[in-house]
Amino acid sequence: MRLAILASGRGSNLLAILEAIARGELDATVVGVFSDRRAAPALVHARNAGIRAQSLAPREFASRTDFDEHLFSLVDAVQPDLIVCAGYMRLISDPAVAARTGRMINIHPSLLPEFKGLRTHQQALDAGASVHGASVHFVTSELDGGPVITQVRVPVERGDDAATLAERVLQREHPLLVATLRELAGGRIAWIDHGVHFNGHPLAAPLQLDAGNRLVQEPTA
Ligand SMILES: Nc1nc2c(c(=O)[nH]1)N[C@@H](CN(C=O)c1ccc(C(=O)N[C@@H](CCC(=O)O)C(=O)O)cc1)CN2
Ligand SMILES: NCC(=O)N[C@@H]1O[C@H](COP(=O)([O-])[O-])[C@@H](O)[C@H]1O
Repeated sequence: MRLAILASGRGSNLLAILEAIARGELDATVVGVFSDRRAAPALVHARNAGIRAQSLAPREFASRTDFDEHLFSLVDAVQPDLIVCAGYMRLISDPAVAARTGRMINIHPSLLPEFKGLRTHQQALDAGASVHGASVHFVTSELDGGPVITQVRVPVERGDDAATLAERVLQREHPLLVATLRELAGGRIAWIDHGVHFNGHPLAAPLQLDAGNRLVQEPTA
C-alpha cells in the first residue's frame, strides 16, 4: 500500500509507521510526506529516510481551497493508495475531501465523537473524563466527524495535566495507527457504500486496540 502522510509537527506517528515497515510489520511504502509548515520535524524524518518531503505555506495562497488544490496536487503526484493525516493541523476544504473520500484517514487524540477539534486532552480534563484515548477515522467534510475505524482507550490518572495525558495517549496512538494501517493494507478494513466495512460486513462499532496491540471487536448491544 502506497502511503502519503500529511503532518504539521514532530512526526512521531510517521516514525512509528516507518519503524513498523522496517521491522516487516506493515506491508506499505511511504511515498511522500507533505506539510503546511516548512519547519515541521516530520519533513526532516522523511528526508532522512530518503522520502519525498514537500511543504507549502498557507499564507502564500488566496484561500484555503487554493492552498489545498496546490498541496493535494503534490500529494496526487506520488499516486498514494491512502492519505494519512498524522498530526496535520489544518481543516481540509470540501473539494479536496470530496475528491478523496474513502482514501484519507486521520488519527485524532480523543475517543470520538467526544472532544473533536483541538486541545482535546484539556477538553477531557475539563470534562472530568476518567478515560481518554485516540481514534482513527475516515476524513469527511465534517471536522473529526467521519466514520471511526479504530480506537484505543487510555486512563486519565490523578494529577494529570494536558501534557502528561497527551504523552500517555501518544504512546498508544502509534500501535493504533500501525494496526489500523495493517488492516487497511490487507483489505480487511475498507470504505464501502460510504462506510467502514470489516471482513466484508459493515462495522457496527470501532475496533478496539487491546493491551497486546491486537484489534478486537467488542460485542455491541
Ligand atoms: N475536512 C477535514 N479536515 C481535517 C479533518 C477532518 O476530519 N475533516 N481532521 C483534521 C485533524 N484535526 C484533528 O484531528 C484537526 C486539524 C485542524 C484543526 C483546526 O482547527 N485547524 C485550524 C488551524 C489550527 C492551527 O493552525 O493551530 C484551521 O485549519 O484553521 C482542528 C482539528 C485534519 N483536517
Ligand atoms: N487534530 C489533529 C491532532 O491533534 N493530531 C494529533 O497531533 C499529534 C501528532 O503527533 P506527531 O506529529 O508526533 O505524530 C498526535 O497526538 C495526533 O493525534
